[in-house]
Amino acid sequence: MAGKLVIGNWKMNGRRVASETLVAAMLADPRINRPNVGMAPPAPYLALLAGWLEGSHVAVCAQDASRFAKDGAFTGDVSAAMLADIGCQYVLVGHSERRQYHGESNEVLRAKLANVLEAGLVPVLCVGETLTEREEGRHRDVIRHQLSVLEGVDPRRCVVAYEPVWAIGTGKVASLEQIAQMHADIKSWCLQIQKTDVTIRTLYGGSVKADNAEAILSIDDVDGALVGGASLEVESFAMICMAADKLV
Ligand SMILES: O=C[C@H](O)COP(=O)(O)O
Repeated sequence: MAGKLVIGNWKMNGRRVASETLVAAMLADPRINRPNVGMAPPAPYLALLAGWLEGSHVAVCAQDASRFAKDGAFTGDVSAAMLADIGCQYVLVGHSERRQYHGESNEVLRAKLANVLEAGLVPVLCVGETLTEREEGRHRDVIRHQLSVLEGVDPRRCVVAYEPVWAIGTGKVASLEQIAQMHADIKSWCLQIQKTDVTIRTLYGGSVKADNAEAILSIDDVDGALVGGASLEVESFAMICMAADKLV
C-alpha cells in the first residue's frame, strides 16, 4: 500500500523570494523531502515550484484547474493540460473555499475531475460540511452528495480529502471519532458510488498541526492529510510529514 500522503496547500499566500527560501529549507529537511509529500502553491508560482522541486521527492500540486479542457477564450483559467505540462502531479478539486467563493457546483466539479484525469493527473476531491449542516444532522447527506461526482471515476486514480468547513483555519479539529467515522463512511459510500471493490484513499484536512498530526494520521482509514496554515512553516510541516511517514 502507498504511504500516507501529505499535501501542503499554501492557499493565496507567499511571494517568490520568500517561497523559494521556504522550499529550499523544506527540501533540506529529510522529514519533508520524501515521497508522498506534495506542495500546492498559488498558480503564478507553480512552474517556479516545479523547478525548485526538480530532483527532489516532493510532488507539485495545483489548487484548482479549469472546467474547460481545450485551449481557448477562457480568460483567467488554467487548464489541466497546462498543469501537466509544467510537471504537476496532483490537483485539488472542489476545495470548500472554491465552493464558497466561486460557487463551484457538482456539475462544474464533474468537468474539472474529468479534465484532470484526462490530463493524467490525480484529482484530490475535497468534501466537507459546514457547522450548520453538522448541527442540523445533515452532514452525511451533504458529503454523500458531494461524493456523487466520483461516479464512473476509477478509485485508483483519485483521492478524497475530508475537510469539515468548521475546522478549516479555525483551530477547531474534528474529534478523532468524528474523523474516523466520516472516513469509514466515505470509503464505503465510494465503493457504492464508483461501483467497485477498490477502496479510495482519503485525507483529512482542517487545523492539522504538529501536535495533533500523529493522533489523526494513526486512524486506520485516514490515508494522509491536507494541510493549510501549518504547511507554511518548516518545523510544523516537517512534524506532520514525519508523523505520516512513521505510520505507513
Ligand atoms: O486545504 C487545507 C485545508 O483547508 C486546511 O487548512 P488549515 O490546515 O489551515 O485548517
